[in-house]
Amino acid sequence: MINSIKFWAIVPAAGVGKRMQADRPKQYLELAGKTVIEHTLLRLLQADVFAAIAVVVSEEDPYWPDLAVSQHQKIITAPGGKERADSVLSGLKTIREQASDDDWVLVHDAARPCITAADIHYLIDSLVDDDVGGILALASPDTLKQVEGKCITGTLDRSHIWRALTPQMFRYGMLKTALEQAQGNPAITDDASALELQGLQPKIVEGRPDNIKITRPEDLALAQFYMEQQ
Ligand SMILES: Nc1ccn([C@@H]2O[C@H](COP(=O)(O)OP(=O)(O)OP(=O)(O)O)[C@@H](O)[C@H]2O)c(=O)n1
Ligand SMILES: C[C@](O)(CO)[C@H](O)COP(=O)(O)O
Repeated sequence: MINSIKFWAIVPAAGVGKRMQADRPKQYLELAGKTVIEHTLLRLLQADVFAAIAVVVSEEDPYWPDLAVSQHQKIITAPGGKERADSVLSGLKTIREQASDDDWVLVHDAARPCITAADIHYLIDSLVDDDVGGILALASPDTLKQVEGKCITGTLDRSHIWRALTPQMFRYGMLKTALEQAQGNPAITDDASALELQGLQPKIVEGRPDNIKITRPEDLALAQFYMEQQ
């Protein structure tokens, strides 16, 4: 039988970038000659696995239509939501006519421009036979403290704590149901947490430390450094 399962990418890009404190959302800041989001999308396109990439942007976004990549034949634009989870759900709804429930969706932050095609293939190869799916994640290089106010109340066992990265890879149907049922829950800061609320246990796949999220001003220089090393 021909395997008709497809891979889709959803790129939430409708955040305002409060912590970056720049004159525009951080995905439109310049990094090594392109905007952050152009790097991200060119890398997803380079992976050459996606049926389409749904980029979720704010409806008042003046920057997105000016980027040539917004017209790429594999790119579909979807309207942003209040929180990241709402934006991801909007991206899923935009591809609902073409996607089937068993198709895989990789959700990747627009703000993670150092993702590599190799990372994407490694995640897919690691999870394609899994029932639930999972995420790229990183172990902590530091000792982790539990704190109340400014007082340390404990030291966590690092073998049980991983940092969540993206892409996060789930079946279309499971992810859509999980995000719909989690709507309005502020604890849903990534896609895996919506599936966890359903009682599921997404897997972790070890990612790379250079797959950083541009969050604060100093992250741009760090991303540039990582890109030069890649
Ligand atoms: N309503 C939202 C909020 C966030 N995002 C996207 O989700 C990704 C990760 O979120 P984060 O780093 O928190 O981005 P911002 O919300 O823009 O940042 P901040 O929290 O500093 O405002 C980003 O690519 C961001 O554009 C989104 O699509 N829709
Ligand atoms: C999805 C994410 O990038 C995983 O680390 C993260 O949860 C985004 O949200 P935040 O605003 O940086 O908490």
